[in-house]
Amino acid sequence: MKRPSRGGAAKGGANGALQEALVVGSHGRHVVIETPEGERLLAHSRGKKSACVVGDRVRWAPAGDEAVVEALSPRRNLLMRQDEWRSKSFAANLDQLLIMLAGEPMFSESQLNRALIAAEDAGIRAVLLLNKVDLPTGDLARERLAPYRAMGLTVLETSLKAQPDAALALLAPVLAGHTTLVLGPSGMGKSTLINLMLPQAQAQVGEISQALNAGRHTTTTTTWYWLGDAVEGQVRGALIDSPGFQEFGLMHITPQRLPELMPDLRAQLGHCRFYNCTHRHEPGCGVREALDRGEISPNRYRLYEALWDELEAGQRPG
Ligand SMILES: Nc1nc2c(ncn2[C@@H]2O[C@H](COP(=O)(O)OP(=O)(O)OP(=O)(O)O)[C@@H](O)[C@H]2O)c(=O)[nH]1
Ligand SMILES: [Zn+2]
Repeated sequence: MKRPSRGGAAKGGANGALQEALVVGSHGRHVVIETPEGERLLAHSRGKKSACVVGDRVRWAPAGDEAVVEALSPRRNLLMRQDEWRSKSFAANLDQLLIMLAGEPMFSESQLNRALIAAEDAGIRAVLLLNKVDLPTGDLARERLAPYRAMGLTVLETSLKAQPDAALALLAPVLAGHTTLVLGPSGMGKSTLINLMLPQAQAQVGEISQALNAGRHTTTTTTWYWLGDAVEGQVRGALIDSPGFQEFGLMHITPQRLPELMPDLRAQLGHCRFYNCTHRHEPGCGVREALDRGEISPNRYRLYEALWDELEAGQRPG
């Protein structure tokens, strides 16, 4: 971790121009930025408006011992979650989301659904990774994922621990050249994945978390890892490791939008008697008819109902 040098300031500073950088680590208002030369600096943003997240492109200026983020480039997308109290951003400018699942401990379909809805809302493609298929519980997990396959989602299968070479061969082309946010509840194998894909991960993360957590008793940071080496003329892939999958609030989404964000429900829209059908109890509902025909899985429909109630309650004043 370097401090902003006078030389660095002079490079862009002669005519007052700001320098560019990528946000590679964040904790609250503190971020670690990386310059195009690969230099990493501790920085803070100038207040709420310029609050930045991992994956953001920023322009900055030196300020004493630290760097100050002065401007934020427009974002291609932003993955966020929001509970009753506040919203939190995972990361920005993503190519895809990799959601880690396993049969042991059994993944939560509600959590999976929430992550998928947030990704859909943000316009980010999601890929599912079912890990630990070497365990007998893998079969049950695979069955539970059938509706998701039917929705057109890619479900990759690995045994990161038992067959790391096969996992590496499967995942390397999926991740190469892309910025991928890895989400996974505890125990699904996220650390195993990061260590497999990034043998040098500890070195990359060391200085980021050190800088951000110095004096703070926390490890809740989002971290950017470069995949492989930089090659001239090629887009370099990256993995972003982010905590916070556990409490995935969707309060930023209105219940009326849910059917559009759930592809299996979306496929049935346009056949309801009422234009403002909630697909809950109205007669002549195309979604519920599809449910009766077995074209929407009962589990998925239950998730929809539960989420509707939750989001509607969140909207009520008081
Ligand atoms: N059987 C089996 N076990 C695995 C596999 N991948 C990971 N594990 C084990 O599952 C446990 C959890 O793996 P981690 O990589 O630590 O999972 P994590 O998602 O990072 O979990 P946290 O550290 O709690 O966030 C460890 O004991 C791993 O050894 C696999 O493919 N098969
Ligand atoms: Zn309906």
